[in-house]
This record gives sequence, structure tokens and C-alpha cells, in this order.
Amino acid sequence: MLKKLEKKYSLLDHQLYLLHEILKTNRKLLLFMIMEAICTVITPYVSMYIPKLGVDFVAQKEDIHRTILVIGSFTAIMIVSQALGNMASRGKTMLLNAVRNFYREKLFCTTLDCEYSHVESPEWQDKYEEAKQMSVDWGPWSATTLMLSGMIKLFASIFSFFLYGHIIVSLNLWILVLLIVISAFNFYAMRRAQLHEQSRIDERSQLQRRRSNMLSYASDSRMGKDVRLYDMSGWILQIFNYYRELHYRLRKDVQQHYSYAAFVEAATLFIRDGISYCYLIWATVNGRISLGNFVLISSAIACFSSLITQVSQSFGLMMQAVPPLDRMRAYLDKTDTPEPESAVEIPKRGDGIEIIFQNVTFYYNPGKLILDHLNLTISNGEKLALVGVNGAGKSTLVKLLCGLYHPVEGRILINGTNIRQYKKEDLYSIIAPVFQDAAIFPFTVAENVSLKVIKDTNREKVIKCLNTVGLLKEVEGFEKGIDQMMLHITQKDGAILSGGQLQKLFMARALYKDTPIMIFDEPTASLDPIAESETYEQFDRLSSEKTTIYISHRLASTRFCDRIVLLEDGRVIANGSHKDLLKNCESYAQMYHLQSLYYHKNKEEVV
Ligand SMILES: Nc1ncnc2c1ncn2[C@@H]1O[C@H](COP(=O)(O)OP(=O)(O)OP(=O)(O)O)[C@@H](O)[C@H]1O
Repeated sequence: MLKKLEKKYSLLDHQLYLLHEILKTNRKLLLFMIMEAICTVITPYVSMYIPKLGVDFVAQKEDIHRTILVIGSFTAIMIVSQALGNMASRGKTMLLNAVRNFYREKLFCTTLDCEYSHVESPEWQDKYEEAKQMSVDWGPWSATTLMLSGMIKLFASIFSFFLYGHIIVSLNLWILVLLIVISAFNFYAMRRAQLHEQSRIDERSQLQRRRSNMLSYASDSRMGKDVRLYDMSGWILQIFNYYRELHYRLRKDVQQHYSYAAFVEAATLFIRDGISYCYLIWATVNGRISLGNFVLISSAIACFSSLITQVSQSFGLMMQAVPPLDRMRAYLDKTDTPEPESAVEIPKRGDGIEIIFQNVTFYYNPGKLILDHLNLTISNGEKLALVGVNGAGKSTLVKLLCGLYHPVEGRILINGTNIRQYKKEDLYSIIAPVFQDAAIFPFTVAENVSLKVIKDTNREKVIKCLNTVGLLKEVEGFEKGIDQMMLHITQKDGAILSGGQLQKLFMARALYKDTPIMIFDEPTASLDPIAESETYEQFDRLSSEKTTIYISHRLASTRFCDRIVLLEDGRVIANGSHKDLLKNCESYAQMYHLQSLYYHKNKEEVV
């Protein structure tokens, strides 16, 4: 899957890709780009002729009116071209910003929609950050901008090459050949420096990411407590300075290569200009060319030389944009598992639900088996508890059921159909999970329960769900009740809930969704054992007809379930009611009695 992110495209392929997108979404930009390129060619070309004409007219004692008219016209053309060029350049800069925003949004939407396994994959996240930062987040140095700006310069340079070349050939073809050969040396030296910079670009972006991560620690509330209480600021600063030093050394090394290129350029400039100007002076003194042409050709030689530098710079910038664009496009290419071609209809309300895990094997990384040929059937309306030590695979099992990951072997069936035969959204629509690490969004309390925009939120239902989980009283205490914004980090008056209250809110969310399958993956860990037990039993009463999976480490809280499944090493090692397991499963009984010693309020509570 990650191999797809390594896909490589050619420079031309990227250029055509960007042009194609611009043609579809941003034609004005294409117009500005063409206009800027044309003006970039015309302005210096016309301005080069003005001194030549001036010298020619003076030498030929031309009529003053004609002189003014001709030179005035050339000057006017130059000014208009310059103005149009500036206008096009400003428009282009604004629209290049729009291009970056367009791709930023595309990357964002791809990430919002991609398979969940990607979201949990650090490699994938890294690739996303890389693609985003280098392609759109670096302003004018972003790959999308570098490529498009480079194209304008290259286009203008190719045209100018023929125009200036034509002027120089009128002096001597060999001077043009000399200029090209010597410029080729420059080009080579510059390319070497650019290739060296490219070879270190991954290292540079990694360092920049690490540095910006370190910077974010200063304002990250999750880290703020530990940073202060464990006196970590000196340590963090030390690491930050270490990255800064590495970054500085890297930049110095890259700069050194550019310095060699600059030295080659200076040396070749001396030889190139020395030979061309000597020949030019010789030709002028011997009457082979006029004084006006001397002025024109000397300007053409100077422009030709800077043209070569410009070509190598634009080429280098475009080449620099290739790897980030490779990553951006590979990221944007659909890498998700395709939806089934002919999806099966999802069970309707009232159809009943039966879940079967059939020989399910799963691992995140080959070599560490998480579920090992697991078989489990959950019948309609059953209340099932999944228990087991940390890392036994309980959360993984429910992630598989939700379709967030897929079994490596075996199948999961809902009402006899492999869940991969259902459309993703359809499957999601029949499951209401509450995970340990659920998130609060910077919306109102009501929206955080319904997870819908306020106009589509059923306020009565929100209030009912909050009441059921025992959170209504707290919410009514907020100034704006269920319309109070949440997250005080992003909202000045954002509501702050305690860990336990947040978990109640997540449960209200699942109740609001009102689906035939409910999953509670330790959402009550922040509640005290008695509150957890009471909450679960209340849920049981409310969701009597639903198929429900409870995950908990507190065995007393799941006693009420129809069946308890004990997971160990990715397999079901015991399976039965609380009483059965106490009688027949030694490890369950041992765990239960150990916990009871801590939790029981009086002797009678321990079975
Ligand atoms: N995204 C992931 N990538 C790689 N390994 C993972 C990932 N998520 C979980 N694991 C590993 O899979 C194993 C099972 O994790 P899982 O969360 O399913 O266990 P659990 O029984 O729910 O544990 P706990 O009771 O601590 O919540 C653990 O060893 C964990 O490190």
C-alpha cells in the first residue's frame, strides 16, 4: 500500500498534469502565465533596440522627428509590455495561491475520506505531511508554485534564446557556439549543486518537521502539564537547538555547492565575455559592424549569458519540485480498497442482526499476530462482553467489525454476508461505537452529540440522550445549554467537561445514532467502578433489542451480559455467562476475585 506513495513521474508528466488541472479549474491563471511569458520576452528585446537605434540615428544624422517617433514608439512598446508583464505577474501570484489552496483542500479531503488504517499509520501520516508541506505549505517555494513559475521562465527563455541567438549569429556563428559551450559548463556546475540540494531535501524536510513539532510543544495543552512539572523545558530546548544546528549544517553544505557553481560561473564569464567583447571591438574597429550593432550585440551577449543562468535555475527549481509532486500525486491517487462492484443491501431496521467472525486472522505488521483464526458468533440482540488482558486484541476485533481494518484471513459476516460486500457508508450506518479515544469537536454540545450540523440536529433527541447518560444537569448549567460551544482551546467560552463527563457525552452520541449494533470499547474507564456498572446496566435496559458489545477491564461491570468472551493471544479461550466462567474458567475466576477485593462495597457483592 505504501509502495504506491513512491510512484515516480517525469518532469513533463507533472507539467502536463498541472496544466490539465489549471485548464479545468483556473483558466485565468493560464492566461496570466502566457501573458507574463510573452512580456518577459518582449520587454528586454525591445529595450535592447532602443540604444542601438539612438546610436544609429545619431551616426546617420537622422531627422529629429523621425528619431523621436521611432525611439518613442519602441519606448512605449517597452513600457506597455513591462506594465502588462507586471500586471500578469501580480495576477499570477494571486492565482498561484489559489492553486496551492486547491491542492491543500484536495489533500485534506483525501485524508478525511481515506481508509482508517492510513490514519493510524505513522508512515502514511509522514507522507501526508511531506506532500502537504513541500507541495503547498511553503508559499512561493511550494512545489506546485515552483513548477508553474519555472514553466513560465523556461517558455520565455526558449523564445529569447532564438531571438538573442539570431542577433549574435549576425556577428559570428562561432561566437554563439562559444557562448553555448561555455554556458553548458555553467549549466553543469549549477545542476550539480541543485542535484546535491535535491539529494538532501528529504533530510531537510524531516528536520523542519521535527523542529516545528518541537515548537508546537510550547503551546500544546496535552504536554503543558508534564513539560512544567517534570521540568522538561531545558531538555526540549536542547533538542530544538540540536535540530537547528543540524539544519544549519545542512544549509551550509548545500550553500557550499552553490558557491562552487558561482565560482565556475565567474571564471567562465571572464573567458566568455573576454573573447566575445574582444571580437566585437575588433569587428567594430574594422568596420564589419556599425556602432549601433555593437551596442545591440553586446546587449544580446549579456542577455544571452543571463538567459542560460535563468534556464538552469528554472530547470533546477522545476526538478526540485518533482519529488514533492510525486508524493502529492501518489497521495491523491486513490489507494483505498475499492468498494464492492455490486454492493449488498444492508439489513434494515427490525431485520435482526447476527454477527459471525469466521476463522479471522489479523496483524498490523507481519510477524506480530493479533487475532489468530478466531471464531465467534454473536446472535441478534445479544449483550456480549469482550474481556482480556491489555493488548489481547479486543479493540482490534471491534475495529475489524466496523470495517476500519480488514482481516488478513477469514471473514466477518453480518446476516450471512461478508461485511466487505456492503458499502462502507452502509456498514458504518448500522454501528454506533464508543471508543476509548473518541474526540470532541469544536462545535456545540448538541452538534457533538448528533455529529450533524445544527439545522439537521433533533434537539429533543439530544436532550433525551444526555438525560439518559446522566449529563443533562451539567449541560443545563452551561450559559447556553446544549448550544454551548465545546473545546475551550479553540473557543474562548468553550465548555470544559471532566474525563468522566466526556465519556458520558460519547455514550449519548452512540444513543443518538440509534443503530442495531452498539459497541462500547471501555468508554467508562474514567468512571468509578460503581458508576461504570450502573451506566452499563442502564444501557442494557435502554438497548434491549440491540446487539451490543461491551469491552471492559472491570469484570464486575459486565456481569449482566448474556455472554462473556475471554480473549487471550488472539483467540477465544473461554466463552459463557459470568456464572459459567466463574465455575469453569480458572483465569477468569482469578481475575474476577482479584478485582472484587478492590471493588466490593460489602461481602455480599462478591459472588
Ligand atoms: N494501529 C496499530 N498499529 C500497530 N499495532 C497496533 C495498532 N493498534 C494496536 N496495535 C497492537 O495490537 C495489539 C492489540 O491491541 P488492542 O488495542 O486491540 O488490544 P486491547 O485488547 O484492546 O488492549 P487494551 O485492553 O489495552 O485496550 C497490541 O499489541 C497493540 O500494540
